[in-house]
Amino acid sequence: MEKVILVTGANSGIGLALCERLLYEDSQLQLCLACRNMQRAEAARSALLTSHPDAQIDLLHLDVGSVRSVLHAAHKVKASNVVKMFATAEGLLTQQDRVNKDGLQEVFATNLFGHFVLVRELDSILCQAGQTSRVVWTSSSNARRSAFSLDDVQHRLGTEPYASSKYASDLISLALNRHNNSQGLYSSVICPGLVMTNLTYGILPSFFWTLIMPIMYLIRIFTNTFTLTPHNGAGALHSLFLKKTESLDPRAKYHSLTSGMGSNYTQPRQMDIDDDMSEALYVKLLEMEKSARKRLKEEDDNKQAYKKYLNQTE
Ligand SMILES: NC(=O)C1=CN([C@@H]2O[C@H](COP(=O)(O)OP(=O)(O)OC[C@H]3O[C@@H](n4cnc5c(N)ncnc54)[C@H](OP(=O)(O)O)[C@@H]3O)[C@@H](O)[C@H]2O)C=CC1
Ligand SMILES: CC(C)CCC[C@@H](C)[C@H]1CC[C@H]2C3=C(CC[C@]12C)[C@@]1(C)CCC(=O)C[C@@H]1CC3
Repeated sequence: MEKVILVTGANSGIGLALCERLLYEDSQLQLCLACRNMQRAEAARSALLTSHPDAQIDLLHLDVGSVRSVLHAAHKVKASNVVKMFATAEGLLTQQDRVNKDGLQEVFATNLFGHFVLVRELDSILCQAGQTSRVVWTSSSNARRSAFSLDDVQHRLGTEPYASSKYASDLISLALNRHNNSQGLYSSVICPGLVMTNLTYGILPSFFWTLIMPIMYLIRIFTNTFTLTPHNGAGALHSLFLKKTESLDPRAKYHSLTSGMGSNYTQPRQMDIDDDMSEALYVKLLEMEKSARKRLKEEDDNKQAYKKYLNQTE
């Protein structure tokens, strides 16, 4: 059976670097770049095909921050592909969170909920007897228990939506393992380190980063988390795809690290998570998923009814 790897946020940064690394390893792999912006997705595909002309690269439109888009994308994947691996490499880092058109906090929806719904929607192809599949969440060193509350999983009330969403992804990975390992689906969490991408350029202007780049390379001699390049940042994602699923530790976060001289390695570190909290979050997300589906169905029914009414009155 062909291996299909679906990568979200694949048109830039760590997601694109993961695709490059995977193709360098095995140019026969079938990749599915799941992106919100199809123009950038097309540019990413062209860049990958330039270095790997024989690669099979499909594009899939996916705005992971929209439940409707997630369900639509999952429907397309189910119709055409057998996804065996799935990596999340998109993310929204902002302190000015807002409510999206699903009525959810945007950071929570983009960094966690959309992927949760996608995994659940694809479970018929991810969980198949006698086969293993995996999901890898791109988390962060910024994932902190103190930023997360079970009473406010979307972080409506706080000021650290990004840290909360990343901690929630650590918890949900543990829960997915508990619920799905017996059906062959394994979930892991990685941290890419500090990488220069559009996300970091969004924190401070790019000329500032250019100015301090020599300092960053100096700091790297003492701090192995300054991975700096997307290639290095994607190291942990890449190394997980090469590892046997059974050898993965569900309680570890796999960190991309870089030595002072720039060589890249991956190290597992235990996460500050517990089973009860991860189960409670899992249950809450299931409820939220149910109400999101119900709301979309009602919207569709109303549209249908309105169309019917228009047809009758014509
Ligand atoms: N860079 C760093 O130092 C660190 C990054 N991370 C994590 O790594 C991951 C990758 O980020 P990075 O590569 O740095 O950032 P980039 O900004 O380079 O990449 C983010 C990608 O996510 C996509 N994206 C954003 N929102 C959505 C959405 N709603 N639906 C679909 N795709 C979307 C972007 O696509 P588009 O072109 O449409 O905007 C883009 O391709 C994130 O989860 C981030 O939190 C974690 C720790 C540190
Ligand atoms: C030499 C100094 C002037 C350098 C200042 C660098 C800071 C702006 C960065 C130091 C640690 C960084 C960091 C992130 C952003 C940039 C720094 C604050 C992240 C928050 C980016 C997104 C993540 O997921 C985690 C990162 C942790 C470290």
